[in-house]
Order: sequence, then structure tokens, then C-alpha cells
Amino acid sequence: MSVEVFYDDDADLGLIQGRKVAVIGYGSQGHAHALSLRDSGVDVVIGLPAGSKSRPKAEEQGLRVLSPAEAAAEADVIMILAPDTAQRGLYADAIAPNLAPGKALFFGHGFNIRYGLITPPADVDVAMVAPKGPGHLVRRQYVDGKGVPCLVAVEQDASGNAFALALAYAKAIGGTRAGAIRTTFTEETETDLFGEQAVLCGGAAALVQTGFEVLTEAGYAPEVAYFECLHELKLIVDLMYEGGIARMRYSISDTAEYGDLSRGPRVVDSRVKEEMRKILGEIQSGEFAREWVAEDEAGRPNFAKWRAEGAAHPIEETGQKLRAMMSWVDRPITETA
Ligand SMILES: NC(=O)C1=CN([C@@H]2O[C@H](COP(=O)(O)OP(=O)(O)OC[C@H]3O[C@@H](n4cnc5c(N)ncnc54)[C@H](OP(=O)(O)O)[C@@H]3O)[C@@H](O)[C@H]2O)C=CC1
Ligand SMILES: CC[C@](O)(C(C)=O)C(=O)O
Ligand SMILES: [Mg+2]
Ligand SMILES: [Mg+2]
Repeated sequence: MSVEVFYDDDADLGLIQGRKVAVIGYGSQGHAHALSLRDSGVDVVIGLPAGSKSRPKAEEQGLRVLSPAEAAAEADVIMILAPDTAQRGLYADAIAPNLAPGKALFFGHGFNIRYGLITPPADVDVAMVAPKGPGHLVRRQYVDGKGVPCLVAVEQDASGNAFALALAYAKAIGGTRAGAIRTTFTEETETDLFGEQAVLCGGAAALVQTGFEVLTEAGYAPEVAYFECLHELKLIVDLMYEGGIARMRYSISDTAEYGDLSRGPRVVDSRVKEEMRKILGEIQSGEFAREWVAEDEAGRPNFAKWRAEGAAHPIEETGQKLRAMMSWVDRPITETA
């Protein structure tokens, strides 16, 4: 199955330059979208609640900040970049009353549409521009004249021009410099959740912590264990990123490659694959979404407990000390907002 990929020449920046865009939320993604839209000649306004700690950051960048309702009322295109769990209430209180025929509602992730938490009226366009990378990298790549690839999807095409508008938005934040892939809200939401849970965040963090525990519990120095299980992971992943797993295997020693081929499948075995399938099933059935919404509504007790446990893991203390000594370590993702 091949996907459709769109580049700068396929997108008409004029379509988004002719509209007023409200970016609701000014965090990781919000600041990147807003600043790059502005630098691309788009009229941007930020929507944030009165007490938001993001307000001074946006104002320092010279952006006009209004309440979410005021920003939504002024704009033709409303991009929701508040936390996924805040979007349902935000939509009901501030955005829905300010929608009108011909306006467009945009998302950076499909969670609230996919799980029916937000149901926009039939006379507005509903689309998604979802960069496949953290917001600070999205902004840095744009500033460097490059871009982070993004997914573009249309859920509702009231105007008949929703995809072209979304592509124009993707161009304005640098996405079509790298390539914008056409997808659906369902595909983006389910694959994004699966990736971050099973592989990129959940899987990788658990693998690193468990490897560190096995070495230190066996009496090896935490510093050495840190290098082996966390620090070098970036170097290995960089090789995969550049040329796939085959490129990584070409660069490592034959001893490492034999260990990789013979032992890797024992670590991630059929039981792990079965658990991954279970996790995907929970995403597809909506079980994960229901659990996360209920956790948020209850004040996030488990989230807070697990976050604190993660922060107290011995690998963090070891890493903090070691990184302070690593003058050579590049820390490219700086806080731009
Ligand atoms: N993080 C990432 O790189 C990626 C995120 N996404 C998606 O982008 C969206 C935004 O995520 P992310 O950038 O991580 O979010 P962040 O948590 O980094 O930022 C959220 C922003 O929304 C503001 N906010 C909080 N509540 C409200 C509200 N009720 N009304 C308006 N603004 C509010 C916050 O203000 P305050 O400072 O006051 O809390 C903050 O400015 C999500 O849909 C996410 O799934 C997609 C791809 C990658
Ligand atoms: C991998 C995490 C992510 O999906 C992302 C940066 O793309 C997120 O939701 O933050
Ligand atoms: Mg993602
Ligand atoms: Mg995500």
C-alpha cells in the first residue's frame, strides 16, 4: 500500500495567508505552529485562559493573546493545541459557540475526534496537521530552513477545499519541506498512541530502565550501566534513523551483531508481541481513551504516582551527574517557549 506524499510545490501558501488563524494553546506544538505561521506571513492570534502560564511566553514573542473564545470568534481557522484532555471542555465552552459556516477547525492529533469527545457541526471543515515530532524540534527545523514531516487528514470537508487548506497550513509550519503524508484521523490517532505507548516512549523507557536495573543489581557501576543502557542508545538509534536497522548492523561489531540477532528476539519475544497486540486492541476499542479520560477527571492520581516513581528511578540521579560532566553532549532541543 503506498501513501500520498505532498511537498512545498503541491501546497498554496496563499490559502492560509488569506485567513486569520487562532492557535489555541502555546505549549510544545502551539508555540512552534504560531511562530512559524507568523514567519510565513499568516495573521495569527493566540487563545489562552486568563491565568495561563503560557501567556507571558507568547506575549514576549510579540504575539497577540486573547481568551480562547475571543480568539475563536476572530479567526477563520481554529487550531486546537491544548492538551488532549482539556480539548472537550475547551471546545464546548469557548469554540463551539464561535463556530460559523465556512470556518475551519484544525487539530494536531486526532484523539478527541476519533473517540467522539468533540462533534463539530456539519458546516465547518475539520482537518488535522500533525507533525511527526516534538514541537521544539518542529520550530527548530523551520528556523533552520528545514521541516518535520507531518500527517494531514480531513474528517469533514464542508468547503470542498479542506485538504488544500490543511496542506497550506502544513507548508506554513515547514511540514511540506520534509513531506506531508495524507492519512485519516483514525489512522493517525491509533498509530500515534500505539507508537508512543509500545515503542517510542513506554517501550523504550521500560527497556532502558530494566537493562539498567539488571546491570546495577548484578553489582556493575551505575555510571557504566548508564552508558550502556541509555547514553549509547541515541548513537545506535541515530544509525537506524540514517539508514535503517541494516545500517546500524553494518556499523556495529560482528560480536554485537551476533548478540543482537541471537538475543534480541529473546528480549522482545512472542509474549511481548502479544502484549503489544493487546495494547493496540485497547486503543482500537476505545478502552485506553476511556481510561485516560477517567484518570484525568479523577485528578490524575495514577499519572502523578507513576511520574514521581519514574523521576525517582536511580538512573535519573546517575544520568544527571554524568550529563553535567559531558561537555560534548549536544543539547539541541532548547526551550523556545
Ligand atoms: N508534544 C508534542 O510534540 C506533540 C503534541 N501533539 C498534540 O498537540 C496537542 C498539544 O499538545 P502539547 O503541545 O504537547 O501540549 P502542551 O502541554 O505542551 O501545551 C498545552 C498548551 O495549552 C494550554 N492550555 C491548557 N489548558 C488550556 C485550555 N483549557 N484552553 C486553552 N489552552 C490551554 C497550556 O497552557 P498552560 O501553560 O497555562 O498550561 C499550554 O500552552 C495535543 O493534541 C497533542 O496530542 C502532536 C504531536 C506531537
Ligand atoms: C511520541 C510522543 C508524541 O506522540 C509525539 C511527540 O509525537 C506526543 O504525543 O507527544
Ligand atoms: Mg506522535
Ligand atoms: Mg502523541
